[in-house]
Amino acid sequence: MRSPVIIALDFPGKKEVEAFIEPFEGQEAWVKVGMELFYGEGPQLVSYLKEKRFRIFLDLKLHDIPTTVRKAMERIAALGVDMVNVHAAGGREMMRGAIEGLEAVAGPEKRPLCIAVTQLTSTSSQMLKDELLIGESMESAVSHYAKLAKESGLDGVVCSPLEVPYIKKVCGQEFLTVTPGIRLKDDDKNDQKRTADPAGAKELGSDYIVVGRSITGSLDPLQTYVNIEKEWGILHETTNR
Ligand SMILES: O=c1ccn([C@@H]2O[C@H](COP(=O)(O)O)[C@@H](O)[C@H]2O)c(=O)[nH]1
Repeated sequence: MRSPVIIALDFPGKKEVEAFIEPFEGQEAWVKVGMELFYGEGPQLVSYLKEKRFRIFLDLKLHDIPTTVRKAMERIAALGVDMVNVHAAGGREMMRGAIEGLEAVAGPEKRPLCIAVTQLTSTSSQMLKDELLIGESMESAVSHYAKLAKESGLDGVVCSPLEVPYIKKVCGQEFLTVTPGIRLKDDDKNDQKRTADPAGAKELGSDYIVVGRSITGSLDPLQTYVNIEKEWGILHETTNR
């Protein structure tokens, strides 16, 4: 079974990435390249990780007018990453534009998975109401965005593990749920509001879990990664090809 763990490489530059990924090399593990790393290092960093055979989620959360997103996705598709994302709040036309851009360059069969952020896991129910002026419950708002993403042709969503059961009910079991906000039992939540531990996320039905600081900040990142896989009941696989 493939690992459901996506390691968030939230580092300032390549030097830190090189040191961190060394024990993970040869395992075709999933890694996530976010804004900090991509804006600092650019597309070369993606090429470097591809050479090392990592599977790459490029987490740039595009949110702009449909034409701009479509054209940006054409450039992103050329990088050969495995998963990309947009904000569902950009709406149907923007999400369709994202798929069009990816397919124009990579083709419908080979394009990366494209998922939409529903509500950031750093957003609490209180913030939803008081700051974003969304009068729905978190479950209802997230389910709505998930449905919109599905109707727009996307493959899944980014959400908290807590909302996975609602999303699967509305969008079906095959619709992917990629869930950050993962914390181990004694970890600090930091800025995350809607969290679960790895076993809890599995129980709730997450397809992938995104784990950053709980792995990158641990004393033995590879062992922490293996322990999380164990919590999912899967044996750590080393391909070393
Ligand atoms: O709703 C979202 C969307 C993306 N993220 C990203 O996931 C990681 C989480 O890092 P932790 O250190 O495990 O908190 C980070 O790169 C975020 O940009 C998210 O947390 N929530």
